[in-house]
Order: sequence, then C-alpha cells, then structure tokens
Amino acid sequence: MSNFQREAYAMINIENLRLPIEGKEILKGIDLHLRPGDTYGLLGPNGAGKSTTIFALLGLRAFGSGRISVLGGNPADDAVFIRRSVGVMPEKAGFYDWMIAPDYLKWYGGLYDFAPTKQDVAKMLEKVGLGAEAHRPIGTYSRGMKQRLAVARALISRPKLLILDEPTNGLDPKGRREIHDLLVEFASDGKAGVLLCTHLLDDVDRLCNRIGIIDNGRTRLEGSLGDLLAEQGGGQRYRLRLESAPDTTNLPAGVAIAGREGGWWYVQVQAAPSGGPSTLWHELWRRDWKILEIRSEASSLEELYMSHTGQDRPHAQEAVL
Ligand SMILES: Nc1ncnc2c1ncn2[C@@H]1O[C@H](COP(=O)(O)OP(=O)(O)OP(=O)(O)O)[C@@H](O)[C@H]1O
Repeated sequence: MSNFQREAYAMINIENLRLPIEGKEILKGIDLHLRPGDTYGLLGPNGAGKSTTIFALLGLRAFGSGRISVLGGNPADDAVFIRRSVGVMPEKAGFYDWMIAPDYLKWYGGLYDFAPTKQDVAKMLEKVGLGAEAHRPIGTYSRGMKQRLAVARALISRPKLLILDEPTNGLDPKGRREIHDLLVEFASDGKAGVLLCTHLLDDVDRLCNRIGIIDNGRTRLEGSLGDLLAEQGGGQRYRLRLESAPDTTNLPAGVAIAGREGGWWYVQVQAAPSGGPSTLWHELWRRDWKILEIRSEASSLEELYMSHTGQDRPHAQEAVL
C-alpha cells in the first residue's frame, strides 16, 4: 500500500499485526483500514482474534510486530489521546449498579475530561430510549437497557471514532432498530468512523460499507462490501415493505426493481454506494419512498463469509482492496 493510500485510512490503519501470547501466535497477520465516513464490519468466527485486535488498537494490549495507527496516533504512545477520541462499547459493559444513568454518564464523561451538561445527558438518554428510565438504579435495568446505556456511554464524549463489540446483542427488534438509527446518524456527517464487530451479518448488510473478515488470527478478506459482493456476482437483494407504490422512474444508480409481492418490493443493488446501504435508504427516502421495513434477502454476505472462514489456509485466496 502506498503512503498516499495509508493517509486515506486516517482513522484506523493496521498492517500485518502479529501478537504472541505465551509463545502462541494469537494474531498472525491482521490488516484493517478504516477511513472517515466508513462503517466497517469486522467479522470472524469465535476465537478468530477480533477482540484481541480491538484491545491492541486501543493500546490495551502490547503487540509483537506490525503497525497500528489510530486517528494518526500510535496507541502504545498515545493511549490517553486515543481513549479521549474513541467511543468504545465493549462486549461486556460494566456499570455501577447503584448509580442512576444520568449520574453515571456525567461521572464517565468526567473521566475523559469531557464534562457533559445535564441537558447533554438527558438528550443522550432520550436518544437511546432510556429517557423514561433515567431515575432507576442501573442494577434494575434489563440486559437490553444496559446495552442501550453502553451505547450512550460510547457516544457521550462525542467521539470521532466509535468501536462497538456486538452492540445489538440481547436487544429486541425495536431496540436493534434504534441502535441502527443511532449509528446511521453518527456516521452520516461523513467525517466519523464506526468499527462494528459482530456476528450478525444482517447488521453488517444494513449498516456497513466496508468489511474485514478475520479467521484464525489473519485477515482473510478486506474491502468495500459493495465491490466484494459485486465481484461475487449479482449484487445484493433487499425486500422493502412500502407504504405506497414508489416512483420507479428515478432510481439511484445501480438499483433495479426485481419484483413485487403485495406491499413488498424486491430491490436489486448492484453496488452499494460508498457510504454503505444506509446512504442508499436515505437516497430512496429522499425520492419519497415510504419505507416501513427493510429485509436483506441475500445470503451473499453469508456466502462470502463462509468461503473465507472455517479453516487455516495459508495459501488461500486473500484479497485487500
Ligand atoms: N490472554 C490470553 N491468553 C491466551 N489466549 C488468549 C488470551 N486472550 C485471547 N486468547 C486467545 O486468542 C484467540 C482470539 O481471541 P479473541 O477474544 O480475540 O477472539 P474473538 O474473535 O473476539 O472471539 P469471539 O467472537 O468469541 O468474541 C482465542 O483463541 C483466545 O482463546
């Protein structure tokens, strides 16, 4: 990769990261490149090395060799800067159960020299759907409510980069949709970046413009989701439930109507826009498509995932786009 390309991946730039633990190589060659505006899906089976990669890029774990730069800094030297600029939602979020959410968020912001006002906190809790529950001790929250609070905690310091490990785990469909909406809103200015670590391919389909697939400590595949799916052939198919018949004469480039069944419209997307599928839904909303529900028909991503995971193949096809 040239220096010019490296600079373009200003948010996260990981090259050939290796990490031995107790004589065993846990990471054997991780590459990860995330630009401003990207929502990047980090995929891989259990034990592939996703969390270890995240720990390394946050400066929480020393690595053996390779190169990591996050927001232009080196996590090993700039841990404080990185923790202040990156919002993190870890897989297991710990809270003080006796605190109430507004006090907790104020206290948490203070840890990072960011003092959210009472209004900031109230607005954030509203955003994540906890406005009415703000008076209750966190210990009385359900798992889903704690997930929402974890998202609020990641967002409260207005970070430039958001790293989320399984953010929709344990959420009901409404909660999942609300978290999706928050992420779309966060990424919509084109300047922020999101690294989404998940096993839910449907979340990736909906939200991400770029993916990396890790298996057995190595990056097996990385690139634009639209390009990778297009290379597979056929693009991606979605089923949209619409309030009324849409105007099909003015479709965004690369989008075609593949059929209709009652209120459901099948839409074939040859190449998702660089801003990810959420940009496409915005485009359609702007064209007055009254979308009530979106379902990914495709198992194209699943096929892509399955064909790049499952076994250690040192000579297998590996591509970096
Ligand atoms: N401190 C440690 N000592 C020994 N092995 C470790 C340590 N931390 C992680 N590992 C091993 O490293 C590998 C990668 O773990 P990691 O948690 O990064 O995987 P993951 O992709 O996040 O998995 P999951 O999807 O299950 O969360 C696993 O085999 C794990 O057992």
